[in-house]
Amino acid sequence: MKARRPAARYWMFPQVRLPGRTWPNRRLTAAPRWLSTDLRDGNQSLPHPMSPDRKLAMFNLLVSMGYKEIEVGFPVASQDDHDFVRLLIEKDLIPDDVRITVLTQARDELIHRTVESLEGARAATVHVYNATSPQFRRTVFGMTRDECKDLAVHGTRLAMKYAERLLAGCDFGYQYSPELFNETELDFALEVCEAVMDVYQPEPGRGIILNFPTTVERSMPNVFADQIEWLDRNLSRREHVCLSVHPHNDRGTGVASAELALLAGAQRVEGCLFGNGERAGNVDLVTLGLNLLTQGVDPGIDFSDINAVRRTVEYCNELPVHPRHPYGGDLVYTAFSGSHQDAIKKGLDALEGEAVRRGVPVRDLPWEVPYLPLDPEDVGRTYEAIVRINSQSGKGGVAYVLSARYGLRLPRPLQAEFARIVQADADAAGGELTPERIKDLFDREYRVSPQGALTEVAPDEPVAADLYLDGVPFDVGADRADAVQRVTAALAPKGIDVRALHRTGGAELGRQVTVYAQCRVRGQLWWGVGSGADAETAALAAVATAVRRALPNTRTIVDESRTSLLSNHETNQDQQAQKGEEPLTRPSHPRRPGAAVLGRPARERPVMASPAPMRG
Ligand SMILES: CC(=O)SCCNC(=O)CCNC(=O)[C@H](O)C(C)(C)COP(=O)(O)OP(=O)(O)OC[C@H]1O[C@@H](n2cnc3c(N)ncnc32)[C@H](O)[C@@H]1OP(=O)(O)O
Ligand SMILES: CC(C)C(=O)C(=O)O
Repeated sequence: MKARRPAARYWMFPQVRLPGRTWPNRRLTAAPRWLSTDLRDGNQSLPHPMSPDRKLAMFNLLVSMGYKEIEVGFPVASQDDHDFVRLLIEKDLIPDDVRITVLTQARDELIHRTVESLEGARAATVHVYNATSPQFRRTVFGMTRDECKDLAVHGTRLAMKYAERLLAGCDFGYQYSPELFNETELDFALEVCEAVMDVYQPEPGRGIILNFPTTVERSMPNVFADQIEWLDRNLSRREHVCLSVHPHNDRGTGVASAELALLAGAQRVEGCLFGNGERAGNVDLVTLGLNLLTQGVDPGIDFSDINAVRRTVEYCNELPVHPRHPYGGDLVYTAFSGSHQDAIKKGLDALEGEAVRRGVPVRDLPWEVPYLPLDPEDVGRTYEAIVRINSQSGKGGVAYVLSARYGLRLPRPLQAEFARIVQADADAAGGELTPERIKDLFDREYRVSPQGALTEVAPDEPVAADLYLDGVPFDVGADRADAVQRVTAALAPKGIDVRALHRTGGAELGRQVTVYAQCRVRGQLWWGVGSGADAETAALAAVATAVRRALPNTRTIVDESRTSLLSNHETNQDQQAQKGEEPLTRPSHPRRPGAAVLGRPARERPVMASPAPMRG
């Protein structure tokens, strides 16, 4: 096969000679003026342009978010476009503080009909454009530079004339764009804009918007920034000019182009929500706005319910927003990988600790959480989806899910142990594990089964947790405070050593207390978990579970007169050893999807915990 060298067909975009450029040293400290062109540039790029209902939904969304300049259409493009502008005006749907804009080519009959469509509007801008680049002058229009400039001048004159005639009482604004600005010789773009201004005569209270598009993005953003700084330096009547930019995203750098252009002197940005627009889109107003917010600059736009914004945009455009789309995509606040989850969990724990120490809500603290550039709650997303579990996940993530969703704060060694169980299940299942599945795995592994049921005791009941040991009651007694110690003491001669009891307090589980017990049973460590209305009940259940996990076939553990514990236990261990099984504390063997994780023999009766009898 003959090797093609397509790169040879392209050439490097020329740089701008700009000695002493200043934009690299500047910072963005305030939001620019925003214009949404969703209903124009966005709409004109759709396979199915928006129906009137969809247009109205988009308009209302933009208004509710706080956009004050909205390009509502290209009225001469279609009857629908025209009718929508009329609908907004005639039904008085435009808030007083919102200015609508309409676009037209610099052609006489089109300008007339465009201005006419605005009759009755309170505040409206007519936006005239013509392409100025050498390629367009040559190929599309067959025009000289002067003829091209005259087109802009003539269009401006016509817009002013018709506005004067038709828009009495309207707060009229004028905008001119040299289309393909980025491919136009800078001196010529300036010459055209100066000629337009000579006609429009901007002055105090009568500013003009000069809008500079990267109609097709062709250079790196620094080159565009140079072009904008050059204009900023060279435009006359600068104080009456709103220097606007309209970046597209053909190279995937629309946002960077807009941001660097703002550093370079631009004061206004035109774009679309989630970057809809021709080809690879217009610059994304959501990303731009939230990029500002995450630098501590108020964008002046309400992004507090990003999902609602996304839903409406998807409905209007009939195009999906990518799950990885910055700030708004389904997956952008979600970590699947273990080390990310671990760092996020630690960051969130630290933040919560700090909030408790200072006695303030977390949302009042500076946001400093690894891997999350933005607090999901600031855009109406929940913490719940931050961590999702699959085979790439680790103990931090699993612990986060149990903690965030179920209030279960596992001790570190138990986190590691349980993560291996989850990992094995995820490997076998081959996909994502839901929080419900993880909780189910946890309960099946570490909690007392229903018949063992100290955990079943209703949290509000006054519990007296007598233990039935081979049918003989072990009287915990009225003084529950040392019940665990007495049970512990009774277990010790049987080779069962209660090593650690971790308690997590009831707040996160309502009135329930959860205790994690670690027991050494004949030299091997076992965890059990219990919940109850008080710490003792929970601790007894936890110890019971740990012992039952260690000795699944044991029927009796503390009954001095009828001991079967040790023989059963030994039998069990011997069997494990003979089969070469790993200890059950380290289950690393893959399991079939949906298979019981424990795979233990059915338990005939509880080892030590029993339904606690009510004391009358
Ligand atoms: C970069 C941008 O996004 S700019 C916005 C682009 N948006 C749109 O084009 C959508 C709306 N446009 C339309 O629906 C149509 O173009 C209409 C209805 C406005 C005009 O339609 P028509 O006149 O039938 O056809 P068409 O668009 O092909 O006309 C192109 C003519 O306009 C000329 N033209 C194109 N742009 C401009 C301009 N900005 N100013 C003056 N003349 C222009 C072309 O040179 C061409 O002239 P020719 O007929 O002498 O060759
Ligand atoms: C009309 C202009 C601003 C435009 O949409 C573009 O060049 O992309």
